[in-house]
Amino acid sequence: MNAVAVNNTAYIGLGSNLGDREQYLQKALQRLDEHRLIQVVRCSSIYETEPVGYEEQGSFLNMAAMLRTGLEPRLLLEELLRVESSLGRVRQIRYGPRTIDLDLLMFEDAVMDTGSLTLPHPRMHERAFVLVPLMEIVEEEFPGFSLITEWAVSAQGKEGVKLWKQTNWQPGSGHFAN
Ligand SMILES: Nc1ncnc2c1ncn2[C@@H]1O[C@H](COP(=O)(O)OP(=O)(O)OP(=O)(O)O)[C@@H](O)[C@H]1O
Ligand SMILES: Nc1nc2c(c(=O)[nH]1)N=C(CO)CN2
Repeated sequence: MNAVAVNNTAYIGLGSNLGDREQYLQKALQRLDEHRLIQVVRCSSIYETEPVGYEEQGSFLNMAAMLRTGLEPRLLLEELLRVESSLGRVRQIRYGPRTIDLDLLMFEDAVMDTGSLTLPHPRMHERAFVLVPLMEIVEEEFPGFSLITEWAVSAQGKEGVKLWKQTNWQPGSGHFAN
């Protein structure tokens, strides 16, 4: 059998503020990595962040991950939504509490707005809880690198994002090493 090409780069944002938050982040990455057309290549540290948008809820753990994938953007989003549901995500309050939230931030140099998928993610540029972890892992060669750097500068000084834990993702193993 020919090897499947898994060679587009995408960045995702992960967030959790219900239950065992770290476990939800870890499980989501593991489930994505189990897909034959997705490899989780690199992960940021985990940050504890104050809730933005809807403030009457517990603090989040947020992180970002770099994927290589053979899926096109729409199918990758479907996979993110599938993993969210498999981890008990229920949509109730907009911007409200969730076991796991997976956002597709950027996919190569794709710019699109189809109603069900907008790229780059339309609110990432104003969210320090997205930009701080993303800046840790984005590759300089990535098409969106200079844009992300520009956004991160404008988000500087936004409060409520604290380093919570450094991670040690082992590509191919599906988990963090201790
Ligand atoms: N880049 C994207 N990443 C994730 N979802 C997206 C994207 N663009 C559009 N969507 C759509 O947004 C819908 C709602 O997403 P979700 O419920 O996660 O929103 P939210 O987490 O409450 O708010 P936010 O989108 O601001 O993070 C998804 O079903 C999806 O179709
Ligand atoms: N700190 C923080 N706040 C949020 C988050 C999140 O992941 N972290 N996600 C939201 C909906 O996408 C709304 N508010």
